[in-house]
This record gives sequence, structure tokens and C-alpha cells, in this order.
Amino acid sequence: MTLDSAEAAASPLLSADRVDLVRSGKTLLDQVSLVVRPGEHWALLGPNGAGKSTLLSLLGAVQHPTRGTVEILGRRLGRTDIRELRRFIGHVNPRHDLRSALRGRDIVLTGATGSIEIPPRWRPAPEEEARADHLMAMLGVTALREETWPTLSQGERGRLLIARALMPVPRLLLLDEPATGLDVAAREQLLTSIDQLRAEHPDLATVLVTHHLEELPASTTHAMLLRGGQVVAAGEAGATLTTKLVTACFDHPIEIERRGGRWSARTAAPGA
Ligand SMILES: Nc1ncnc2c1ncn2[C@@H]1O[C@H](COP(=O)(O)OP(=O)(O)OP(=O)(O)O)[C@@H](O)[C@H]1O
Repeated sequence: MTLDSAEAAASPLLSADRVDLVRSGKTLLDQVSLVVRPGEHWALLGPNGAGKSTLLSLLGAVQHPTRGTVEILGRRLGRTDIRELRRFIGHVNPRHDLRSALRGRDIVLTGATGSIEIPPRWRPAPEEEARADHLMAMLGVTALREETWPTLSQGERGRLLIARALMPVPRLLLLDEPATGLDVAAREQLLTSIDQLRAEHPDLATVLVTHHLEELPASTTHAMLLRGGQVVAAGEAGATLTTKLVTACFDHPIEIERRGGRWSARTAAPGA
């Protein structure tokens, strides 16, 4: 790798600088800064109402900051065509508003059009079909090819939506609580798929929102702890997901353990 390409690989995909977001007179994000580089896998953690989904919506070019700057792939939000930027961002939203009974493979294919439904008269190109099949195999959902949306479980939907988000080969993947509501087997399958995805695409960056440390894939590299719209701590996962910092973030005595790369949390024993 030449120096130039090494520099390009290390340059941030995402950079938020002292961002405030105010809605209805309420400060939802307060001086939040974050830099995400290729190959980094960030976890956004914090209690209910901390501002995690709000921050994800800024990173996904869904809304603009009130103050401060957000740059995505070197382009400043507010000074560039948001639709253009969104092509490089896979955003997996658990509240996917699909109304029709699309089949599994067609749901994945809608990632190529960026629409929720299949547009009238649109036909996928052979390479789009091949990519959809490859992604479905990687996420272990090939068997859902003909199954329709209303009949799918939450875990099945979640994995199809990740495959869908990967169709345009995004540089950045945003995952909003991907494991919420899954049983333990479905959660573990999902986390393994995310680990595999990251290993197969070393330049991809991801930002994953969760309330639960148990829902963090072992491949998580960095973490940000948010509370009341403010950053409690951010940096390498091992240095950020500590008993002291997580206790401060959730305002509850929590003991953190890391085993085999995965995290667990429980209430700290009194006096511990
Ligand atoms: N448009 C809005 N106007 C006013 N308040 C809002 C708006 N959108 C979100 N909020 C508030 O902002 C705060 C942060 O919400 P957000 O959904 O980002 O939190 P979160 O950390 O993702 O929470 P949870 O863990 O419960 O999903 C909440 O108090 C929410 O009620």
C-alpha cells in the first residue's frame, strides 16, 4: 500500500464536531464529537433517552445538527445532497415501514433501489440478483427467499434488513438496536453474522446502538457512552466499557466483565 492509499484508508468516514441538536426547545445532543475510520466498529451505549438514535440519525444524514458540523465521507452535512450521501450509508432501522407482503429476496433487492417497496416496472440486473443471493447466504437467510414479510420473525426480519442495507456496498453501516427482541439463539446468530460481515469487509465501518452490553459483537472496536445527550466517555472499547464508566453512564452500580471478546453486565455487589 502506498502512503497515499494508507492515508486515504485512515481518513475518517464520519466526523462529528461539537454537535448540538435542539428540538422543541430541548437539547437532545450537547457538544457531541465522534470520528469513525474505516475498519472501526463503534457501539453507542446509554440509558433510555440518552440520544443514541438521535445521534445515529445525524450520522445517517437523516437530520442536520443545530450547531457544530457533521462530515460524512469528507462532505459536510448541509452543504451537500443528502440523497447522494445516503447511497454510501446502510441504515438498518428496526421500524422498517414495509406495508406489502414482499418476499425475502425482494426485500433484500430493495436495497439496490433505496426504496421500501419494489418500484413499478423495476427489474434487478443479474449482478444485483447475484449480490442479493450472496448476502442472504452470508447472513444465513437463504431459506427465507420466498417467505413473505408478515410471516417473518423479528430476528429473520433483522437479518434480511442487514442484507438489504449491504446491497449498495456501503462504506458505513448503521445498526439501531439490531438484537432487540431476539431470543438468545437468534441474537447469537445475528452477532456471529455481524462478526463475519466485518471480517469479510475490512474497510467497512459500523456504528451499532444498544442498551445491552450482551448485545455487542466481539468485533466491537470502539464505544461511546451517552447520557442526557452528553458524551460520558468515548474511545477504544476496552478502555471505555469499564465498570467505572458504565456505572457513571447508567447511574447505577454495574460490574462489567469481558470474556472471549464479549461483554456482560450485572449489578455490582454492595461494597464491591
Ligand atoms: N423531535 C423531537 N422533539 C423533541 N424531543 C425529541 C424528539 N426526538 C427525540 N426526542 C427526545 O430526545 C431524547 C433522546 O431520544 P433518543 O431516541 O435519541 O434516545 P435513545 O438513547 O435512542 O433512547 P432509547 O434507548 O429509549 O431508544 C428523548 O428524551 C426523546 O424523547
